[in-house]
Amino acid sequence: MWKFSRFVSASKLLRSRRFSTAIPGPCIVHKRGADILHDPWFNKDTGFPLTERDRLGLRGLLPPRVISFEQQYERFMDSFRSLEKNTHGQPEKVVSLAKWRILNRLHDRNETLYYRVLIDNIKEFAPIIYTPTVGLVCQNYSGLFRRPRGMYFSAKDKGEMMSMIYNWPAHEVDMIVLTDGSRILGLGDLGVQGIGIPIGKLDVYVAAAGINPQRILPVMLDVGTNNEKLLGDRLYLGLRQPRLEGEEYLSIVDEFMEAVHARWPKAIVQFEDFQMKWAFETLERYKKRFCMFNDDIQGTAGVALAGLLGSVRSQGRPLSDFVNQKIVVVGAGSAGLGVLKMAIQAVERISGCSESAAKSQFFLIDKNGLVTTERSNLDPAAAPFAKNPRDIDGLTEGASIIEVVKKIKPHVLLGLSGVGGIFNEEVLKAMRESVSTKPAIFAMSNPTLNAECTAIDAFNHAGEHIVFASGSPFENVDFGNGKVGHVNQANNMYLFPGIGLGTLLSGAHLITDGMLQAAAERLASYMDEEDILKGILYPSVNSIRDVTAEVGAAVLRAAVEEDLAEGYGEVGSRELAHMSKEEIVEYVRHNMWYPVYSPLVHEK
Ligand SMILES: NC(=O)C1=CN([C@@H]2O[C@H](COP(=O)(O)OP(=O)(O)OC[C@H]3O[C@@H](n4cnc5c(N)ncnc54)[C@H](O)[C@@H]3O)[C@@H](O)[C@H]2O)C=CC1
Ligand SMILES: CC(=O)C(=O)O
Ligand SMILES: [Mg+2]
Repeated sequence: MWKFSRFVSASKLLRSRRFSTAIPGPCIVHKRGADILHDPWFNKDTGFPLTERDRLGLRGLLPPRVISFEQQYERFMDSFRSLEKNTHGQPEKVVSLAKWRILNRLHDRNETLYYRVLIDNIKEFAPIIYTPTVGLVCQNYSGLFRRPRGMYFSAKDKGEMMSMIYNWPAHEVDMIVLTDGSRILGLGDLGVQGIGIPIGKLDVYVAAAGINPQRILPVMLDVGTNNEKLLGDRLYLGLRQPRLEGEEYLSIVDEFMEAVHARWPKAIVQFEDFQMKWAFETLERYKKRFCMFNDDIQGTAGVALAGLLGSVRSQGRPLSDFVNQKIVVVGAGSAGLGVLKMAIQAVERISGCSESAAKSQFFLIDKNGLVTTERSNLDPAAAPFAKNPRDIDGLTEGASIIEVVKKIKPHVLLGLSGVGGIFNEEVLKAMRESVSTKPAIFAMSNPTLNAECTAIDAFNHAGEHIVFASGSPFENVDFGNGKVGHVNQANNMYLFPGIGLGTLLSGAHLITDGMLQAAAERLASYMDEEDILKGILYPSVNSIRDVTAEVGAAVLRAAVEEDLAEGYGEVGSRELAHMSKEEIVEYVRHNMWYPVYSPLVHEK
């Protein structure tokens, strides 16, 4: 048996920078002159100190004055604030795109400064680089395109991917976000333009999890598009052909996954915004072969579960009461079904009841209404959640949302339908009759216009006592009586960065249900009783690094418990196994990359 004393003590390990896998030490750049200025990773703009200007051939290529990082930061924020002032009163889309452009230009020019402003202002900038603005950017991507970011593998590259993967300039890649653009947020098939989503998700990885931006890779798998508008658009940048289907489609994804695995066997691949059939099929196909997960199915499920558990606590009830909560899920797609599966498993675990008893309190609605066993052509993925008409108290196959809500009077109404406004006034007013003392309304679809209802409508129609969460951010609602309705953001951004980081640092070669469950449970326990009772179910986006450290540590611990942790860098499986809970959190935190200008030449 190995004893702890035979190893470097964990706290010593944490103090030693040698074990920091993410924070780069002084590095020597192999480029010179203008090549450095044009490389956003090394570029410091006017911040290059005189020694570096001398030794890297930068003298004369920059104005003479050296500006500090802090001054550069302030200058950027000043430009951002004046842009806000100058665009005041203009249509929201114009303002959002202008803000995205100014951030994107900084991203293209100086990554260190970009990520620092992003980290420090994450609550303000997340809606620009992520939902909702990222949706607008994807819709307009072909027109907005100036420079490529990430990699593009298309159906025309079949047979070439194993060599193409070596075109990526970085030697190491830790985190890949992959999409085929077939279901971008609630906006449908956007073809190659969906690349904005992997880019936005990876920005969140850097900001929240401190994944080193030199080791991330956004990927678009372009297998065509069925979006007629894009196919007819002469400026569309993707393949102008209908989407590949069946084996032809899978052979492209297989080839990509094998190429990635060959070059970076430990890289984690996050599948994002695949249409439902491929989301489920690829997850089943790869989860035992590659280190991958599907964020829309698995990340969303964990975030929703944390919210559902929070809504039980917000009523002042113990978690064991979860089994008695009536929950209506609207949307039987990759997200809705993922939530149902995980929530039902949690009910079984918490209450010890059977699967069928756990299922009895959940009601699933799709575009054809309440899903029952009487449905002709019942989707096999939804079948396990279909109600037997005998058990639904007079409701029938295909019952509408309003019929179900009036009859069931649910504790929770949760939307993952992608359809804006379907929680209309009538539905929200019906939630006043909920059996819960604090009915919960989760309008989780993105972007903002696709949310099932707005925050204002939810509080106005369903009552000030509700708990509200949305996938995209809304402002808190001022009731005008000194009270405020708190808006939670129920978005998988609270989990995927921690799932990725925890898996990476564990060195596990698979992501298991146990690791995902640990992530969800940690998020669920993050909020204290006082906040929960006020209807605050999720932490502020401002604390996303802290949340991610805790979630990442929970994932890492689960990997250790399942004997999957092989270690990362110089920290091996045995060191990990001997770290205490607190040391693991510290280890995860310590490995988060933080943007500072690194010296580009050795001090003499
Ligand atoms: N907040 C978050 O973290 C996340 C939000 N989402 C959002 O969830 C939405 C759905 O995503 P997926 O499940 O992947 O899509 P999907 O396309 O797989 O499923 C959509 C489902 O909604 C149903 N639906 C469509 N119209 C409906 C209507 N009028 N009434 C009731 N049901 C209707 C469809 O029948 C289908 O079952 C998207 O808007 C996406 O942005 C997805 C993942 C995470
Ligand atoms: C948040 C997210 O992953 C989605 O809306 O698809
Ligand atoms: Mg998604």
